Amino acid sequence: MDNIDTYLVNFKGFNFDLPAVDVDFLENIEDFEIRDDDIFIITYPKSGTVWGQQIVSSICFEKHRYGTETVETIDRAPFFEYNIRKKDFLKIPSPRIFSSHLPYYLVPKGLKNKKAKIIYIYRNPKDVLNSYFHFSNLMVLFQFTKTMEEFLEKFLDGKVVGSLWFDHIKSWYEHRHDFNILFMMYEEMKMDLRSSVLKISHFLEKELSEEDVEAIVKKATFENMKHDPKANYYDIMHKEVGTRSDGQFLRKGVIGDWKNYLTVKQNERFDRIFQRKMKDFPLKFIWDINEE
Ligand SMILES: Nc1ncnc2c1ncn2[C@@H]1O[C@H](COP(=O)(O)OS(=O)(=O)O)[C@@H](OP(=O)(O)O)[C@H]1O
Repeated sequence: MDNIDTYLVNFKGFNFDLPAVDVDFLENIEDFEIRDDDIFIITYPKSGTVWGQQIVSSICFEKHRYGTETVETIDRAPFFEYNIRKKDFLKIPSPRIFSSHLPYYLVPKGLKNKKAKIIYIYRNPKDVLNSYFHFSNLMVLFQFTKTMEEFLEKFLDGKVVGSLWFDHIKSWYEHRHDFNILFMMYEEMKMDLRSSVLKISHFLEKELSEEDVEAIVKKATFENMKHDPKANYYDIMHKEVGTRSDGQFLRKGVIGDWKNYLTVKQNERFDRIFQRKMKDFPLKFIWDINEE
Protein backbone atom coordinates (compact mmCIF):
# COMPACT_ATOMS: atom_id res chain seq x y z
CA MET A 1 0.00 0.00 0.00
CA ASP A 2 1.57 3.23 -1.11
CA ASN A 3 -0.12 6.64 -0.98
CA ILE A 4 1.03 8.54 -4.07
CA ASP A 5 -0.77 11.78 -3.24
CA THR A 6 -4.09 12.81 -1.66
CA TYR A 7 -6.01 11.25 -4.54
CA LEU A 8 -4.16 8.08 -5.48
CA VAL A 9 -3.17 4.99 -3.56
CA ASN A 10 -1.17 2.19 -5.10
CA PHE A 11 -2.13 -1.32 -4.01
CA LYS A 12 -0.20 -4.24 -5.49
CA GLY A 13 0.93 -2.16 -8.44
CA PHE A 14 -2.45 -0.67 -9.32
CA ASN A 15 -3.75 2.86 -8.65
CA PHE A 16 -7.02 3.35 -6.79
CA ASP A 17 -8.94 6.48 -5.94
CA LEU A 18 -7.84 7.08 -2.37
CA PRO A 19 -10.88 9.03 -1.10
CA ALA A 20 -13.33 6.41 -2.41
CA VAL A 21 -11.64 3.06 -1.96
CA ASP A 22 -12.06 0.80 1.07
CA VAL A 23 -8.58 -0.51 1.76
CA ASP A 24 -9.78 -3.33 4.05
CA PHE A 25 -12.00 -4.56 1.25
CA LEU A 26 -9.03 -4.52 -1.14
CA GLU A 27 -6.98 -6.62 1.26
CA ASN A 28 -9.65 -9.35 1.15
CA ILE A 29 -10.82 -9.05 -2.43
CA GLU A 30 -9.06 -12.18 -3.65
CA ASP A 31 -11.22 -14.35 -1.38
CA PHE A 32 -14.51 -12.56 -1.99
CA GLU A 33 -16.98 -15.36 -2.62
CA ILE A 34 -18.14 -15.48 -6.21
CA ARG A 35 -21.51 -16.97 -7.14
CA ASP A 36 -21.84 -18.89 -10.39
CA ASP A 37 -24.37 -16.38 -11.71
CA ASP A 38 -22.42 -13.23 -10.80
CA ILE A 39 -21.82 -10.79 -13.64
CA PHE A 40 -18.91 -8.36 -13.65
CA ILE A 41 -18.69 -5.35 -15.96
CA ILE A 42 -15.01 -4.56 -16.16
CA THR A 43 -13.51 -1.50 -17.78
CA TYR A 44 -10.67 0.93 -17.71
CA PRO A 45 -12.29 4.17 -16.39
CA LYS A 46 -14.32 6.22 -18.88
CA SER A 47 -14.83 3.37 -21.32
CA GLY A 48 -18.58 2.84 -20.97
CA THR A 49 -19.01 1.28 -17.53
CA VAL A 50 -22.25 3.01 -16.63
CA TRP A 51 -23.63 2.29 -20.08
CA GLY A 52 -22.81 -1.37 -19.50
CA GLN A 53 -24.58 -1.19 -16.12
CA GLN A 54 -27.72 0.09 -17.77
CA ILE A 55 -27.70 -2.56 -20.50
CA VAL A 56 -26.92 -5.51 -18.24
CA SER A 57 -29.41 -4.40 -15.56
CA SER A 58 -32.11 -4.03 -18.19
CA ILE A 59 -31.34 -7.46 -19.62
CA CYS A 60 -31.39 -9.16 -16.22
CA PHE A 61 -34.26 -7.35 -14.52
CA GLU A 62 -37.64 -6.85 -16.08
CA LYS A 63 -38.48 -4.12 -13.59
CA HIS A 64 -35.35 -2.21 -14.54
CA ARG A 65 -36.08 -2.70 -18.23
CA TYR A 66 -39.62 -1.37 -18.00
CA GLY A 67 -38.94 1.26 -15.35
CA THR A 68 -41.38 -0.21 -12.87
CA GLU A 69 -38.98 0.04 -9.94
CA THR A 70 -37.30 2.99 -8.30
CA VAL A 71 -33.83 1.44 -8.00
CA GLU A 72 -30.99 3.52 -9.45
CA THR A 73 -28.57 1.85 -11.83
CA ILE A 74 -25.69 2.30 -9.39
CA ASP A 75 -27.60 0.17 -6.88
CA ARG A 76 -28.46 -2.45 -9.49
CA ALA A 77 -24.81 -2.77 -10.55
CA PRO A 78 -22.66 -1.26 -7.79
CA PHE A 79 -18.98 -0.54 -8.20
CA PHE A 80 -17.11 -3.37 -6.58
CA GLU A 81 -14.00 -1.66 -5.22
CA TYR A 82 -15.75 1.70 -4.82
CA ASN A 83 -18.74 0.77 -2.72
CA ILE A 84 -19.94 4.35 -2.41
CA ARG A 85 -23.35 3.49 -0.96
CA LYS A 86 -21.89 0.86 1.37
CA LYS A 87 -24.09 -1.93 0.10
CA ASP A 88 -23.80 -5.30 1.74
CA PHE A 89 -22.73 -7.36 -1.28
CA LEU A 90 -23.50 -10.62 0.51
CA LYS A 91 -27.16 -9.65 0.83
CA ILE A 92 -27.72 -8.78 -2.83
CA PRO A 93 -29.99 -11.41 -4.37
CA SER A 94 -28.75 -13.27 -7.45
CA PRO A 95 -27.93 -12.51 -10.13
CA ARG A 96 -25.55 -9.89 -8.77
CA ILE A 97 -24.06 -7.37 -11.17
CA PHE A 98 -20.83 -5.64 -10.19
CA SER A 99 -18.89 -2.94 -11.98
CA SER A 100 -15.15 -2.71 -11.64
CA HIS A 101 -11.95 -1.20 -12.96
CA LEU A 102 -9.76 -3.91 -11.42
CA PRO A 103 -6.89 -5.44 -13.37
CA TYR A 104 -7.09 -9.19 -14.04
CA TYR A 105 -4.69 -10.08 -11.26
CA LEU A 106 -6.68 -8.40 -8.48
CA VAL A 107 -10.17 -9.79 -9.13
CA PRO A 108 -11.62 -12.46 -6.80
CA LYS A 109 -10.07 -15.80 -7.63
CA GLY A 110 -13.55 -17.37 -7.83
CA LEU A 111 -13.97 -15.66 -11.21
CA LYS A 112 -11.54 -18.19 -12.59
CA ASN A 113 -14.16 -20.91 -12.13
CA LYS A 114 -15.35 -19.58 -15.51
CA LYS A 115 -19.00 -19.82 -14.48
CA ALA A 116 -19.45 -16.23 -13.39
CA LYS A 117 -19.36 -13.91 -16.38
CA ILE A 118 -17.28 -10.87 -17.22
CA ILE A 119 -18.11 -8.24 -19.82
CA TYR A 120 -15.03 -6.18 -20.62
CA ILE A 121 -15.88 -2.92 -22.38
CA TYR A 122 -13.08 -1.04 -24.13
CA ARG A 123 -12.98 2.27 -25.94
CA ASN A 124 -10.44 4.03 -28.13
CA PRO A 125 -7.95 5.51 -25.68
CA LYS A 126 -7.98 9.04 -27.08
CA ASP A 127 -11.68 9.33 -26.22
CA VAL A 128 -10.95 7.67 -22.88
CA LEU A 129 -8.26 10.25 -22.19
CA ASN A 130 -10.54 13.12 -23.16
CA SER A 131 -13.50 11.85 -21.15
CA TYR A 132 -11.19 11.23 -18.19
CA PHE A 133 -9.75 14.75 -18.37
CA HIS A 134 -13.21 16.28 -18.11
CA PHE A 135 -14.42 13.86 -15.45
CA SER A 136 -11.37 14.34 -13.20
CA ASN A 137 -11.81 18.07 -13.29
CA LEU A 138 -15.48 17.75 -12.45
CA MET A 139 -15.24 15.40 -9.48
CA VAL A 140 -13.84 16.43 -6.10
CA LEU A 141 -12.64 12.84 -5.61
CA PHE A 142 -10.13 13.31 -8.44
CA GLN A 143 -7.21 15.66 -8.84
CA PHE A 144 -7.88 18.77 -10.89
CA THR A 145 -5.54 19.19 -13.87
CA LYS A 146 -5.35 22.57 -15.54
CA THR A 147 -4.48 21.58 -19.08
CA MET A 148 -4.89 18.61 -21.39
CA GLU A 149 -1.12 18.64 -21.82
CA GLU A 150 -0.67 17.99 -18.09
CA PHE A 151 -3.38 15.35 -18.01
CA LEU A 152 -1.92 13.63 -21.07
CA GLU A 153 1.35 13.34 -19.18
CA LYS A 154 -0.36 11.71 -16.20
CA PHE A 155 -2.39 9.38 -18.42
CA LEU A 156 0.65 8.22 -20.37
CA ASP A 157 2.55 7.70 -17.11
CA GLY A 158 -0.34 5.73 -15.60
CA LYS A 159 -0.57 8.23 -12.74
CA VAL A 160 -4.34 8.06 -12.70
CA VAL A 161 -6.97 5.79 -11.17
CA GLY A 162 -6.77 2.56 -13.16
CA SER A 163 -3.03 3.01 -13.87
CA LEU A 164 -1.90 2.57 -17.47
CA TRP A 165 -4.63 2.10 -20.06
CA PHE A 166 -2.26 0.03 -22.21
CA ASP A 167 -1.53 -2.42 -19.40
CA HIS A 168 -5.18 -2.76 -18.42
CA ILE A 169 -6.51 -3.82 -21.79
CA LYS A 170 -3.49 -5.84 -22.84
CA SER A 171 -3.29 -7.89 -19.69
CA TRP A 172 -7.04 -8.57 -19.57
CA TYR A 173 -6.87 -9.71 -23.16
CA GLU A 174 -3.80 -11.87 -22.61
CA HIS A 175 -5.51 -13.58 -19.67
CA ARG A 176 -8.91 -13.94 -21.34
CA HIS A 177 -8.69 -17.75 -21.33
CA ASP A 178 -8.62 -17.76 -17.52
CA PHE A 179 -12.10 -16.24 -17.41
CA ASN A 180 -15.55 -16.45 -18.95
CA ILE A 181 -15.26 -13.10 -20.68
CA LEU A 182 -16.87 -11.16 -23.50
CA PHE A 183 -15.05 -8.16 -25.02
CA MET A 184 -17.32 -5.35 -26.17
CA MET A 185 -16.19 -2.24 -28.00
CA TYR A 186 -17.75 1.10 -26.99
CA GLU A 187 -17.72 2.32 -30.60
CA GLU A 188 -19.53 -0.77 -31.86
CA MET A 189 -22.12 -0.33 -29.12
CA LYS A 190 -22.53 3.24 -30.27
CA MET A 191 -22.85 2.33 -33.94
CA ASP A 192 -25.17 -0.62 -33.45
CA LEU A 193 -26.73 -0.68 -30.00
CA ARG A 194 -29.28 -3.33 -30.91
CA SER A 195 -26.70 -5.86 -32.06
CA SER A 196 -24.64 -5.11 -28.96
CA VAL A 197 -27.62 -5.75 -26.68
CA LEU A 198 -28.24 -9.06 -28.47
CA LYS A 199 -24.58 -10.04 -28.19
CA ILE A 200 -24.55 -9.31 -24.46
CA SER A 201 -27.87 -11.07 -23.80
CA HIS A 202 -26.66 -14.09 -25.73
CA PHE A 203 -23.49 -14.20 -23.64
CA LEU A 204 -25.58 -13.90 -20.47
CA GLU A 205 -27.88 -16.66 -21.77
CA LYS A 206 -30.97 -14.51 -21.30
CA GLU A 207 -33.93 -15.05 -23.59
CA LEU A 208 -35.52 -11.80 -24.64
CA SER A 209 -38.61 -11.07 -26.69
CA GLU A 210 -38.51 -8.52 -29.50
CA GLU A 211 -40.38 -6.12 -27.22
CA ASP A 212 -37.75 -6.63 -24.48
CA VAL A 213 -34.89 -5.91 -26.87
CA GLU A 214 -36.60 -2.75 -28.05
CA ALA A 215 -37.17 -1.60 -24.48
CA ILE A 216 -33.53 -2.22 -23.55
CA VAL A 217 -32.20 -0.38 -26.59
CA LYS A 218 -34.46 2.57 -25.83
CA LYS A 219 -33.39 2.60 -22.20
CA ALA A 220 -29.69 2.49 -23.06
CA THR A 221 -29.52 5.32 -25.59
CA PHE A 222 -27.42 8.28 -24.55
CA GLU A 223 -30.40 10.61 -24.75
CA ASN A 224 -32.55 8.45 -22.53
CA MET A 225 -29.81 7.86 -19.97
CA LYS A 226 -28.89 11.53 -19.85
CA HIS A 227 -32.41 12.47 -18.82
CA ASP A 228 -33.18 9.46 -16.65
CA PRO A 229 -32.46 10.38 -13.01
CA LYS A 230 -32.00 6.70 -12.16
CA ALA A 231 -29.29 6.34 -14.80
CA ASN A 232 -27.54 9.68 -15.14
CA TYR A 233 -25.66 9.71 -11.83
CA TYR A 234 -26.72 13.29 -11.21
CA ASP A 235 -27.73 12.80 -7.59
CA ILE A 236 -24.80 10.68 -6.60
CA MET A 237 -22.32 13.07 -8.18
CA HIS A 238 -23.80 16.38 -7.20
CA LYS A 239 -25.55 15.55 -3.92
CA GLU A 240 -23.53 12.68 -2.44
CA VAL A 241 -19.94 12.70 -3.71
CA GLY A 242 -19.37 16.33 -4.73
CA THR A 243 -18.43 18.17 -7.92
CA ARG A 244 -16.49 21.30 -8.82
CA SER A 245 -19.02 22.53 -11.37
CA ASP A 246 -22.38 21.64 -12.86
CA GLY A 247 -20.98 19.21 -15.48
CA GLN A 248 -22.71 15.98 -16.36
CA PHE A 249 -21.56 12.39 -16.08
CA LEU A 250 -23.16 11.73 -19.46
CA ARG A 251 -21.09 14.43 -21.08
CA LYS A 252 -21.21 13.87 -24.85
CA GLY A 253 -21.16 10.11 -25.44
CA VAL A 254 -19.72 10.34 -28.94
CA ILE A 255 -16.87 8.87 -30.95
CA GLY A 256 -13.98 11.16 -31.80
CA ASP A 257 -14.51 14.10 -29.43
CA TRP A 258 -10.76 13.88 -28.71
CA LYS A 259 -10.27 15.76 -31.98
CA ASN A 260 -11.68 18.85 -30.31
CA TYR A 261 -9.14 18.72 -27.49
CA LEU A 262 -5.85 17.20 -28.64
CA THR A 263 -3.41 19.35 -30.59
CA VAL A 264 -1.78 17.90 -33.69
CA LYS A 265 1.45 17.50 -31.73
CA GLN A 266 -0.23 15.76 -28.80
CA ASN A 267 -2.06 13.48 -31.20
CA GLU A 268 1.10 12.53 -33.04
CA ARG A 269 2.83 11.78 -29.77
CA PHE A 270 -0.10 9.61 -28.70
CA ASP A 271 0.01 7.75 -32.02
CA ARG A 272 3.71 7.02 -31.68
CA ILE A 273 3.27 5.60 -28.18
CA PHE A 274 0.15 3.68 -29.17
CA GLN A 275 1.90 2.08 -32.12
CA ARG A 276 4.83 1.05 -30.00
CA LYS A 277 2.82 -0.31 -27.09
CA MET A 278 -0.01 -1.92 -29.02
CA LYS A 279 2.05 -3.50 -31.74
CA ASP A 280 0.66 -6.99 -32.41
CA PHE A 281 -2.43 -6.38 -30.24
CA PRO A 282 -5.28 -8.01 -32.17
CA LEU A 283 -8.34 -5.98 -31.12
CA LYS A 284 -9.20 -3.11 -33.44
CA PHE A 285 -10.05 0.42 -32.38
CA ILE A 286 -12.34 2.99 -33.95
CA TRP A 287 -11.12 6.56 -33.58
CA ASP A 288 -13.60 8.41 -35.69
CA ILE A 289 -17.31 8.14 -36.41
CA ASN A 290 -16.60 7.97 -40.16
CA GLU A 291 -14.50 4.84 -39.80
CA GLU A 292 -15.89 1.32 -39.94
N1 LIG B 1 -25.67 5.47 -23.43
C1 LIG B 1 -24.44 5.94 -23.69
N2 LIG B 1 -24.04 6.12 -24.97
C2 LIG B 1 -22.83 6.60 -25.25
N3 LIG B 1 -21.90 6.97 -24.31
C3 LIG B 1 -22.26 6.80 -23.02
C4 LIG B 1 -23.53 6.27 -22.63
N4 LIG B 1 -23.57 6.24 -21.29
C5 LIG B 1 -22.40 6.74 -20.84
N5 LIG B 1 -21.61 7.08 -21.88
C6 LIG B 1 -20.29 7.72 -21.84
O1 LIG B 1 -19.32 6.90 -21.19
C7 LIG B 1 -18.33 7.77 -20.59
C8 LIG B 1 -18.25 7.45 -19.10
O2 LIG B 1 -17.57 6.22 -18.98
P1 LIG B 1 -17.70 5.29 -17.69
O3 LIG B 1 -19.13 5.03 -17.41
O4 LIG B 1 -16.82 4.14 -17.92
O5 LIG B 1 -17.11 6.23 -16.55
S1 LIG B 1 -16.61 5.69 -15.11
O6 LIG B 1 -15.31 5.07 -15.30
O7 LIG B 1 -17.61 4.79 -14.57
O8 LIG B 1 -16.50 6.95 -14.30
C9 LIG B 1 -18.78 9.20 -20.84
O9 LIG B 1 -18.14 9.60 -22.05
P2 LIG B 1 -17.91 11.13 -22.48
O10 LIG B 1 -19.26 11.70 -22.79
O11 LIG B 1 -17.04 11.05 -23.71
O12 LIG B 1 -17.23 11.83 -21.35
C10 LIG B 1 -20.29 8.99 -21.00
O13 LIG B 1 -20.95 10.04 -21.65
